Amino acid sequence: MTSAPQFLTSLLDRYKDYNSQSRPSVTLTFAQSIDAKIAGKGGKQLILSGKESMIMTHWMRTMHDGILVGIGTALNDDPQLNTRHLPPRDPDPSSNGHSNPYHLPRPIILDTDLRLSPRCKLLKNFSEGRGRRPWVVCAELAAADSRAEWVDRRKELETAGARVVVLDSEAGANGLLPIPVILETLHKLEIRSVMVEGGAQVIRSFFSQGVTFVDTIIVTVAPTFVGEDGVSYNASLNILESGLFTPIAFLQSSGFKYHSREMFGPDTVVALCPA
Ligand SMILES: NC(=O)C1=CN([C@@H]2O[C@H](COP(=O)(O)OP(=O)(O)OC[C@H]3O[C@@H](n4cnc5c(N)ncnc54)[C@H](O)[C@@H]3O)[C@@H](O)[C@H]2O)C=CC1
Ligand SMILES: Nc1nc(O)c(N)c(N[C@@H]2O[C@H](COP(=O)(O)O)[C@@H](O)[C@H]2O)n1
Repeated sequence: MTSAPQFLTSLLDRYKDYNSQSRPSVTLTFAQSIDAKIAGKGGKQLILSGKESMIMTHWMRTMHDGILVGIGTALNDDPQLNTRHLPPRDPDPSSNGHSNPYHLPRPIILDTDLRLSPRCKLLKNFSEGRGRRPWVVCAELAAADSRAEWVDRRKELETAGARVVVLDSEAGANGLLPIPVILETLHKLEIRSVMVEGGAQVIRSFFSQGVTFVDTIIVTVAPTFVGEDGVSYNASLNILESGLFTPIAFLQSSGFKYHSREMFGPDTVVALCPA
């Protein structure tokens, strides 16, 4: 495959018509088992996607300005969020035979309390010229007793290469940053499309907003069972007999309708759009 699959272009090309929105276009995407688990016991990272659907996901990455994950995922998985599974591109004739890199999305981490490690792969890749500068999104910390520590952590992250984006809003009592403010802020920073890759809490947050802040859902369903100990993005899905169709029905009941599906190797990739 030397260009993005038609399955993706037919879904995401419509974002070009959304220029009048005051928020980026949002694709919520993740990989799950048949029993709707996105990670193993205790949050153990699982490679659920097979080779073909993983390549599809990396094509999807090239089609967005930003790629957003929660700090839970950043700490647990230490992701790279790049396009390394794609085939090398033909050299650009005007570049003296040098390779023609794919568009890399901007890594964006929702990190209320600035817990990201300055030694994470995202910052390492950036400092070695192999990745874009990560943005760490947080809220201004109000409590005076922990402020000095927060300022130190901010300095440490900035020294390591991160851009710390402080929202003009406080985190909720649950420690979560408000999705509307996050999206509005990213839009002001010229992010016109964002791929939200998880994890569980971030997926739940975006779902809880219904169709207001999500334009497309793309779920890779791998033909495997993880079991009840696994991490689910919705607790009510912890019913093994629910099989493949209950998660999709759940998504439909939250305001989305089935759009299309395609097999990538052994995995079924299902797309939903607002009803
Ligand atoms: N199969 C898949 O496609 C994926 C699986 N994962 C898995 O998900 C697990 C991590 O998930 P979680 O622990 O739930 O962490 P998470 O990645 O959802 O991050 C949650 C944290 O982000 C911060 N945050 C700030 N604002 C937020 C908001 N509005 N909404 C949600 N979070 C906000 C909070 O500190 C919160 O505790 C890992 O086991 C990882 O392997 C993660 C991504 C994709
Ligand atoms: N598409 C997909 N399939 C899986 O099986 C996964 N576990 C994930 N996880 C997401 O991808 C991140 C890892 O990215 P890198 O390989 O390091 O570039 C991980 O943190 C999750 O966000 N995705």
